[in-house]
Amino acid sequence: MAPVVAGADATPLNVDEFEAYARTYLPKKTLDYYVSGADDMVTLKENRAAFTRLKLMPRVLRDVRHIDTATTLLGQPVATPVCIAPSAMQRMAHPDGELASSAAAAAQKTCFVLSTISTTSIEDVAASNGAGLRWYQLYIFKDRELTRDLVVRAEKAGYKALVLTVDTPILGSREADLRNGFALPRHLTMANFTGGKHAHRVNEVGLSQYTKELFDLNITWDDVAWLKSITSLPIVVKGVLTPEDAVLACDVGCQGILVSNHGARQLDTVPATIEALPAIVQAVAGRAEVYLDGGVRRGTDAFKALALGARAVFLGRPTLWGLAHSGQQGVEDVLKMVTSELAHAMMFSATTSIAEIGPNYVRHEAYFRSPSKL
Ligand SMILES: Cc1cc2nc3c(=O)[nH]c(=O)nc-3n(C[C@H](O)[C@H](O)[C@H](O)COP(=O)(O)O)c2cc1C
Ligand SMILES: CC(C)CC(=O)C(=O)O
Repeated sequence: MAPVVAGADATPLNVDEFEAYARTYLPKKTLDYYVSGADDMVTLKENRAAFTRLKLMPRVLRDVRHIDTATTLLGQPVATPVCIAPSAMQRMAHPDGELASSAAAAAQKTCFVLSTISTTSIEDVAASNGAGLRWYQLYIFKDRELTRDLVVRAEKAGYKALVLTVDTPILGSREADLRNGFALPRHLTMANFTGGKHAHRVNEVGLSQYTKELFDLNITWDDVAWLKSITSLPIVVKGVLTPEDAVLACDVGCQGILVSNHGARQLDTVPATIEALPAIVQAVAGRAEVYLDGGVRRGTDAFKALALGARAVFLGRPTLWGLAHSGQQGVEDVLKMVTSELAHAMMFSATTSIAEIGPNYVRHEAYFRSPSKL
């Protein structure tokens, strides 16, 4: 019998099949920008492999008729802890870009994080996201007035938190992009900066040069304090990988910590986020909410992150693959798939609410080799 394989027009059944579709469909420069990690992409592989090294430890014989994936993020209700991470320049994946992904998040009652480097403006995304939960991802520019202006716009447009990305003083070295001379295609704009002095530069000089020119190398915890002084929005710090920095983030008053290695696109050979998570959760000790992104492709990955103390997980590339496949519908399908896989993992593990998913439900594979030593 012929093997069953998903062809280009088969409906994807999982995130990997969405990715396979995107790989055949997207122009090479766009695909390379989306898929790449930094340098040798060691961490890119690790983000996936580390999930595989964790084994689930399901309980049985409890009532699993009602599985509830609902939770809250900084006090705001969501139907699922599977959310959308900020990713730049989404109109390269589909003409509707960020409008489609933010509308998909609203339809699935989850959180959408808009990138500063978006191809749709803060205000237009707010309109398409409507009553949905939206957060705004911020890069601090050398030009602090420009930065302040972005914060004010996000506040006015109903974003409920600022996600401050702290792992990007410069752009990581993604070698395919260097080879391709990757830049934002000319028909698209950096929608938050049109008309101003920075308009269109990224089409001309490419991302790496753009970040070199505009991002500030001198960003410290004092700038987080400055940010707090100019906004009443809660601040989530994105890109923390050590317990030491997690504690500093709490000390300066951040309400959320997103454990992230930027999808392995910045410093290569840092640990997988799922391996960095437990020490951070322990150090934070409930002073802030802790979230995770990086390599989440299945509901079982989400379950493992929740078990180890994450309050929610954020998908980066998977929603880009959904977007490339079929716009808003594709993004919704990705969110639904991973959420439904999470609900299955909960049912199989006899955990009916998010709060019940604790550390007893996972064990590192090393345990099974020498249980007595662990
Ligand atoms: C194409 C692409 C663009 C990204 N752009 C941003 C960005 O503008 N700001 C940011 O904080 N993170 C950005 N990220 C990182 C994501 O927010 C997230 O940390 C990462 O993609 C999660 O890993 P995953 O792709 O394995 O799910 C980007 C990631 C990708 C793949
Ligand atoms: C302009 C960039 C910093 C966008 C980004 O975060 C990325 O490409 O990973």
